[in-house]
Amino acid sequence: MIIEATGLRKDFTVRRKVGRFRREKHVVSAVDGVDLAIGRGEILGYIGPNGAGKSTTLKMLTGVLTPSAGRARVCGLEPVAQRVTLARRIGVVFGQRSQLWWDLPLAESFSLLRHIYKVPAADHAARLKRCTALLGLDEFAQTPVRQLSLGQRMRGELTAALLHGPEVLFLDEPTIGLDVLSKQAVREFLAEVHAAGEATIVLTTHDLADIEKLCRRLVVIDHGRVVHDGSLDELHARYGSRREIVADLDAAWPGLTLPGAQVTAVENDGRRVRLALDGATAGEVVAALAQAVPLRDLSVQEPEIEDVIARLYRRD
Ligand SMILES: Nc1ncnc2c1ncn2[C@@H]1O[C@H](COP(=O)(O)OP(=O)(O)OP(=O)(O)O)[C@@H](O)[C@H]1O
Repeated sequence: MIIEATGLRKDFTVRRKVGRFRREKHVVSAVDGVDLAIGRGEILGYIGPNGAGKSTTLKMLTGVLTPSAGRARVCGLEPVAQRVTLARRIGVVFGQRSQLWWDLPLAESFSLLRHIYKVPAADHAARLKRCTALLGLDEFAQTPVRQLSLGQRMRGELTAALLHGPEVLFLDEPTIGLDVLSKQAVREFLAEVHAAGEATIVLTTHDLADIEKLCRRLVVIDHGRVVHDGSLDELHARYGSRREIVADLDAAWPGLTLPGAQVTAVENDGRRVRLALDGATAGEVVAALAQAVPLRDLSVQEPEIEDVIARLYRRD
């Protein structure tokens, strides 16, 4: 495992105003006993509602915050104690903090990073060439960072995080606030980095398209605890979101019961029926339907990921 955490916790002590003059100490358990085991080459979405503890977890895994309890290992290292060694083996993009020099052209930030990380010139050039091609950096490589748009800056940040050839990439909301094209460019880039097996990728996101297009595995956290760890399909199965068959009929629906499917709606004066798959395959249900009623048209509708995530966050 390239990332391991057991019983990881982070408590913050905050002072809250009580009445007009008094302040009371209050403990917030931002991360409340998280276990994680992430293998080399995985691409994982770490998701959850606002304040769930995502950023705090990433900060502990990257050595920025000391855990209150529990243990973490990234690339076999202890993040806080071995932070400097770890920094050479991971890449980090956190929305609020930039690794770029504000007043310098983007290209100069990249050269400075090469010297800081002591990356061999040939390796640096090869990685930069690839990022330039995939992220279209040429257009703004000579522009000072402070003049870049958010989308351009994010492309620069991703490049900066990858130039030293990290084994793990931690990304906190890499697509937040970006325009549609930049989002797409970032997603395609990450998919490519994943497919090439270059780095293990852990990203937090609120963007459902990021989840759908990128995250083979989802760890869902709520109130500092892991509430789901598995694929998106498993999430659909667990939260009861089912594929639906919509059948248009040449005659009124006779009110049958079909094994492994549930009628969820009858519409259009009985000439359209919706059936949620509940154990049977789409093929089995379609075959049974075709035997029972004259069919005009059929479609299979996939459950919406929005519904699943919303239900999960509401803890239905
Ligand atoms: N430095 C801090 N001091 C006090 N409380 C904090 C601190 N950092 C985070 N918290 C609290 O810890 C909890 C988890 O915060 P965290 O930023 O990890 O959540 P998140 O899942 O990343 O949320 P979001 O999706 O809104 O970014 C929140 O209740 C937050 O207010």
